[in-house]
Amino acid sequence: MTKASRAAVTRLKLTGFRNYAWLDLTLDSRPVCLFGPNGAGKTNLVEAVSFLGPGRGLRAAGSDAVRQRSGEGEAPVWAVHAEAETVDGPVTLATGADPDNPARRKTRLEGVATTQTQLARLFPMIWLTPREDRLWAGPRSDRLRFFDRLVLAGEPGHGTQANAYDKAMRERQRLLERMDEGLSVDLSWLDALEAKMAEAGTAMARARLSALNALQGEIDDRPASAFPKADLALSGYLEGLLGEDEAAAEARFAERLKDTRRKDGAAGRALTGPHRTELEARHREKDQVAADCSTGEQKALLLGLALAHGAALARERGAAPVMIFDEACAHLDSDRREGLARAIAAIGCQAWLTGVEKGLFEAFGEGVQYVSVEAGRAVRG
Ligand SMILES: Nc1ncnc2c1ncn2[C@@H]1O[C@H](COP(=O)(O)OP(=O)(O)OP(=O)(O)O)[C@@H](O)[C@H]1O
Repeated sequence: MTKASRAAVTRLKLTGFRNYAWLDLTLDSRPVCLFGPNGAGKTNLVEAVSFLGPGRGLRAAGSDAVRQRSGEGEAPVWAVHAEAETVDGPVTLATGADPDNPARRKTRLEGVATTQTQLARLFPMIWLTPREDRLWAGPRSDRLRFFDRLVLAGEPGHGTQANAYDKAMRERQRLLERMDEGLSVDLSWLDALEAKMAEAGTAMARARLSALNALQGEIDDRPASAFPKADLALSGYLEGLLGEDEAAAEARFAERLKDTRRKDGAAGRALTGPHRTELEARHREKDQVAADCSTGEQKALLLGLALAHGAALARERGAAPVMIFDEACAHLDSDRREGLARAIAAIGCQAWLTGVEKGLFEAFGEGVQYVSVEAGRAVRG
């Protein structure tokens, strides 16, 4: 098998997905520019692509939400099927409603059930959508979720650690609430859950810090471009402890969890831990926190960050991630549109871009493939 230098979709088939009754699109591994009127189905199409990577896709939608609803009722099943190039060579990926439980999604690699970690390794993905426009000024948890997705694209095990941490945290909280109500709980089980949180949490913090260092290094080394440079920092209890010995940090976190049982039980949530970490960003040239920058500057910072991460991953992993930029071009001036086209070409990734008019992608020239989208139909052109 020939190893691909980029993860790419070479054929995409949809059945009963959002406003697509059926679609069969053959592509090559170059960037894909989707154009068509509002409501045509461009975002739905890139959402289908995002379902091929790890996680819940770019709208975090459940299986029921994406099943096609039409005048004639609901399609009984939905599916996204792809032929793809990956670091392991060509593969088939398929995801869709589990026939035994349509509210759940099932993903298969070469026809066999696969794991999130495997998907993250084979099909790393970065996306930016209009939902991220207010990321810097919005809730802390959205920034952390965004950053964790970046980490996952470079460290496939990050999602598994995060899930293990969340599961142990939820279970611990249940026990703490029982304690708070004066009910008896198994204290050795509580110790074990806190040990799991400390172990998974430390691994999460380590993965985040190493991703942050790689990303900041890439940003620092990049020549000046149309996108401003960001100075990034992670501020969190465990990330702060990791300057020390890792085992010591894990033990201290476990100790801290034990000490804060009563407080956490009363608060209804764990008050300390990697779920509370903050991603901080400053606009370097303006020496200003990202949240205080203009809307356009905030978006440009985010694009610069995504592009730097894509470039770092392509180099480190030997294959560029799939990069989705939903409605990015419409809000960029022509310099930045050219800068985006140049950066995507330099990363060598299969980027997916959407816009209402083909003209928005002029800067991309001949190096991309065009797909026209209209009323749930998409054709090359
Ligand atoms: N489950 C579903 N079944 C059928 N149609 C759906 C479903 N979910 C969304 N749609 C339809 O898909 C259309 C929206 O498509 P999409 O969000 O991809 O638009 P778009 O091409 O990105 O447009 P815009 O430029 O406005 O963002 C809407 O008409 C919406 O009603």
